[in-house]
Order: sequence, then C-alpha cells, then structure tokens
Amino acid sequence: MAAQQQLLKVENVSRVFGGLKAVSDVNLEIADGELVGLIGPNGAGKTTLFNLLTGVYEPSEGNIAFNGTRVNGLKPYQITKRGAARTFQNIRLFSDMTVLENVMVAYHMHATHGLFSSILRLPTHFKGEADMKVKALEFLKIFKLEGKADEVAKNLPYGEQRRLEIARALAAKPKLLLLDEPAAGMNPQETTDLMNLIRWIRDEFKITILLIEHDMGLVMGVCERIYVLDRGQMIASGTPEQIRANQKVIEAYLGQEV
Ligand SMILES: Nc1ncnc2c1ncn2[C@@H]1O[C@H](COP(=O)(O)OP(=O)(O)OP(=O)(O)O)[C@@H](O)[C@H]1O
Repeated sequence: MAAQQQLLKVENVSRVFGGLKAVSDVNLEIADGELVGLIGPNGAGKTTLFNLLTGVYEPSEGNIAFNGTRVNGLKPYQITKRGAARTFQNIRLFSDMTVLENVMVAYHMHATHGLFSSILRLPTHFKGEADMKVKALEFLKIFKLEGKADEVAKNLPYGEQRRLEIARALAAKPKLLLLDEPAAGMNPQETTDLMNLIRWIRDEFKITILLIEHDMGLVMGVCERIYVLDRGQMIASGTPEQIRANQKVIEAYLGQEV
C-alpha cells in the first residue's frame, strides 16, 4: 500500500455458522482516508464481514487489526471506542428518543466530563452537557436536521432516519465509518444527495469509509476502490473501472449490469 497509513487489515478471516462458511479466508486492507466499497450478490457475506469488523461476531479463524492493534474478540463497544462506528441495513435508532437525543447519546462516548461528575451532577457535568448540546445541534445542521431536533426519531421520513443514523455514527468521532446499505429504500434523488453527502463527509471529517451497497451507481460513483465478495470469498478488488471489467465479478452477478 502507498505512503498512506494503514487503518484496517483483515488477514485470512473466516466465520463459520454451523456447516456454512459465511466468510472464507478473506483478506482486505484499507488505508487512512480511503473511501472503499464492498459489494457482492445477496448472501455473499458482506454484513457478516461488517459484524466481524465491529465485534458482533468473533472470527473462527484469522486476524483483524484496526489502527495497528489486534481487535479479534473485542466487544462492539470496545471497538467503537477504538474509533469504528457503523450504521445498519435495517435502521437502528433510539426510535422513541428525539433526534437531538440520538446524537447526544453518541457524544457521550467522547464526553470530557466523567461518569463520576455525571452521577454526582457536579457543575462540570452541566457545562459538559450544555457543550454537548451545542455540538449536537451543529451536527444536526450539517445533516439538515436542525429543524427536527425535538422530533421523535421514529416519526421522521425514511430518508431522514438514514441521515440521522449516519449523523449519530459520526458524532462518536470515528476514524472508520462503516455504512451498511445506506441507500436502501431511498428514491433516486435521495440517493444522489447521499452520494454527495458521503463524499463530503470523507473530505470534511478526513475519515475512512467502508460501505456495503447494492446500488451500483452509488458504489461506482463514490468509491475509489471496491472489494467483491461472492459466496464468502473475496473474488476481486480494484478501482471501479477494474471491477466493472472483471470477468469473475461479471459471472458472480450473472450478467447483471455492474
Ligand atoms: N447468525 C447467523 N447464523 C447462521 N447463518 C448466518 C448468520 N448470519 C449470516 N448467516 C448466513 O451467512 C451468509 C452470508 O450472509 P450475509 O448477511 O453476511 O450476506 P450479505 O452479503 O450481507 O447479504 P445481503 O446482500 O442479502 O444483505 C448467508 O448464507 C446467511 O444466511
């Protein structure tokens, strides 16, 4: 890999469920600041790989290093603390909390005031809480959700719930943002807006993004590099042009437009 520093390294990782090897001997490397796509037909193992990267599952074999340290076996919250945040295929917000509260919960991960002052409600706690609210509102502005700050999350239209989920993930100040099918259920206009938002997030926050997506227009349009999984195996990686022309990829998609 070029001069860029490596952020994520997946080496020979497998995950078995019963008799099924959902992820099989997978290798993947992502440098700091890259915008990378992960594609593959239904059931290829994409979400399982995300679940391995974020500690939902432990690899049956292999090694995952994040920011230079091995993270195999760590719990999801420990991996979040090390700087990886994600969104889910089926949106997971605190649906009965307000839009603002959803973002503030993520800020708590990085609160300057400690648990001790929180419990005792010391002045530093209130100052911390007020600062956090200001920051959370700034965040909502970026995502054009400031007018919805006091709305209950579950009442937002679908596209806005997806934006809020991304905002919440980013509020945890990750080094690596993992997006699982961010355009699912979006109309073409929302998808175009999302593409611009993803590019903007990477440039503005200088973070690394790995995204799973079935919308090829989005993947080919925003990703600098793409990995392709098929039946648990990584069958290709390369630039969008290389992936489009790759025979194994074309076969995996059985002639569908890639
Ligand atoms: N917890 C589990 N227990 C048993 N099998 C599982 C589990 N999670 C995933 N699988 C299986 O592993 C395979 C890969 O599933 P996965 O959800 O990772 O695919 P995917 O590429 O994300 O698919 P899609 O694009 O449809 O979301 C599938 O055959 C799935 O049924």
